[in-house]
Amino acid sequence: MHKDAAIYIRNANKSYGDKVVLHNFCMTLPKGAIYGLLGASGCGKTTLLSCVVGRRLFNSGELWVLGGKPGTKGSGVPGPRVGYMPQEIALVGEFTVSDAMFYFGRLANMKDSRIRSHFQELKELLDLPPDDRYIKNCSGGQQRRVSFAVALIHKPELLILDEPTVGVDPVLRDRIWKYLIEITQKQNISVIITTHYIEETRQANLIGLMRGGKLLAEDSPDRLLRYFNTNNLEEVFLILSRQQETGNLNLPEVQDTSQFNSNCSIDTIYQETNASAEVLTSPKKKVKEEQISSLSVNRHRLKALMGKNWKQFYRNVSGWVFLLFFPVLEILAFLYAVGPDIKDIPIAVVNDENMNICGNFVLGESVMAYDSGSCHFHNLSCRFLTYLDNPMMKTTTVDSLPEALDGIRHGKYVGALYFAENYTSAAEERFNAGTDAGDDDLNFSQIKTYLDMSNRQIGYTVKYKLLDLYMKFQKSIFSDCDFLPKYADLPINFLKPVFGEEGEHFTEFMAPGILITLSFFSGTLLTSQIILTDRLEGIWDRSTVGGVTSIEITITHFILQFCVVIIQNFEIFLLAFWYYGLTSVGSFVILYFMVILQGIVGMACGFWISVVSNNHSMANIVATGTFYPMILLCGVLWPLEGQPEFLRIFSKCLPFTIPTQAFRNVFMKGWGIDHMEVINGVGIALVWFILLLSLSVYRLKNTQ
Ligand SMILES: Nc1ncnc2c1ncn2[C@@H]1O[C@H](COP(=O)(O)OP(=O)(O)OP(=O)(O)O)[C@@H](O)[C@H]1O
Repeated sequence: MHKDAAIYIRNANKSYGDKVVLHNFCMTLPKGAIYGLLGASGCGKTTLLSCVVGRRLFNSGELWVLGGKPGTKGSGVPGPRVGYMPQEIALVGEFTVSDAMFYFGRLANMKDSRIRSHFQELKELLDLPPDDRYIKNCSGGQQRRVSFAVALIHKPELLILDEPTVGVDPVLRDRIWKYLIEITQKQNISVIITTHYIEETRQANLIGLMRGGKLLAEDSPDRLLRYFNTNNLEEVFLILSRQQETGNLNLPEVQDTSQFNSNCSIDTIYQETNASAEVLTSPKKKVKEEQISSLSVNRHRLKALMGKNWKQFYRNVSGWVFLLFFPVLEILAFLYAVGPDIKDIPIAVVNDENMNICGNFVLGESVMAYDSGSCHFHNLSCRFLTYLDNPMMKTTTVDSLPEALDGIRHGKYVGALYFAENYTSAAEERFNAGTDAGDDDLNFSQIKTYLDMSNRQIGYTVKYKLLDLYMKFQKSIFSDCDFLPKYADLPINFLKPVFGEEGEHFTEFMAPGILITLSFFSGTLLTSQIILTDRLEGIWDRSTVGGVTSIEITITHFILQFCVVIIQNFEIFLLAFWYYGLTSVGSFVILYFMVILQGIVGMACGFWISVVSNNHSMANIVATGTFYPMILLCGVLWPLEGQPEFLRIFSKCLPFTIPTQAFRNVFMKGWGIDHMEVINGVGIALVWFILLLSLSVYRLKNTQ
């Protein structure tokens, strides 16, 4: 029996977590018949249909579709034997009407000429919009008709229609029903249709009335009407629902084995299909069918998918403009905002030694060394202040120290320098007397400096700069006094660095982290958005019912996105190295390879995000929630050496911590791909790629 039926279900159960949706569910759709499945919203119709087409699995129970078990090799389900129109439109908005037909026709391996002729038939029947009209520009009703036509384009043996007539004009609805009757009678096509319009199912050969995950009755509309002595199917449903509530279902007698008592229990199945019930109830004896591998790849499906992805991409102009300009904006923002010398830091100067004439101070005129071997100066404070005349600092003379400090407190100044009234004489004494200098001289010869260290970067930059300037100032004094200027140096000498350059900009330090994370993030963003859109709009599901495997979807998405990652990183490299002039001592080929690899890991991360997220907001939260901590921990913002030991180990395992270090080592030290640290960087990226991809595939398999 089950081999002869188009759909044969016995004692099926399906739950989502604790929520039971289908309970001991049974139904039979004979070949060449129309089956109207009726039930209130939420009773489990869509769930049932998604199990029938192999998108979901029953938790237990028996299911035969077109004589085979969905998902097994040779069953043809999912695949071209089935035409599926889901409840949502499930069409690519960037497709034209004609693209939609060709895409699904090609998935079913039809020749273009055959697709064209079927399309012509359907156009007339369904009054479809013009061929070149974009789906996104069609009205809701037009989109439903196109969606219906797509399900029919390859003339499947079994047509599964989830509410196809919603929002459709009554005349057209009538035409659709007539067409369904014609194809079932003439071409032996079987149809299962769910609808909210109960009365329209009078034209079906069988109807199934569903409530609370159970089938209340399954019979021909005429027999049910006669039995309940009414001419209204709504009323039949009402009576049966009331009877179900009281636990007292009273149904017409079963005519033959294909029409069974809707109180389908394990006993009735035993009588009817003994062998299969045994298989069902004793899992040990379960026959192992060869499942369709989710890894199988087919050339014509790959071609159709590539075409779809490409059209989806290039017709979404704002999308690709954003994708191409986003990295440009990001890298320019980085290059011009992170690392260049800090300028115009406001510094208050309180000079009790010489408040008035410093403004006109000219080096040489006011400095008098009165005999050789000994030094005597005027206005040394003014002489020091000439050193502050550089782009980093903008000095303002202030009358008193309290006023300067008040200015710092109110954010007017970042620092204040104070010279005592007898600064020069104290400084002279300090230089001349050396270790014999008294406390007062030591004290008054100090330039008292007050800094706002709340901005650590600026505070330390000013501090470092002042020390540097003071050394220069002191050297010049020593030189004037015929002392060896070297005496002014600290007795520690920083020679030419082994790697990098003295005074290397912060940009060079940050660049590896920025390039690596940018590539990762672009990959994540692109993949998660595109795949999630496909999933949420039902295109993924619908393509899968057409026989497309997960690996085919993954491969085709990755090919296109890989090209985008290549272009994005090319732009970034061009801007950073050619336009801005960052210089690398290592190989560009290795650097480029590393950022591309990071982009691929980002794509895998985007894939994972798209399969764990139920909507775009959740995807954004997951992306930000994972990306932000990774940035904080990867050593781009602050060296890993500052982290506690346990955290450092964790941070090193993240996707772009070691790769960033490896990139920096190639960039600044010129290490090659054979260096262990560079190998580690590549290795970690590969491990993450495999891990994220496996998690995504595992998740996909386990959400059925
Ligand atoms: N992925 C899911 N996870 C958890 N619960 C789900 C999921 N899909 C559906 N459900 C729940 O299962 C029940 C049946 O849903 P289903 O979509 O199959 O109903 P339906 O009869 O098709 O409803 P409608 O006519 O409104 O489409 C609903 O309560 C729904 O909230």
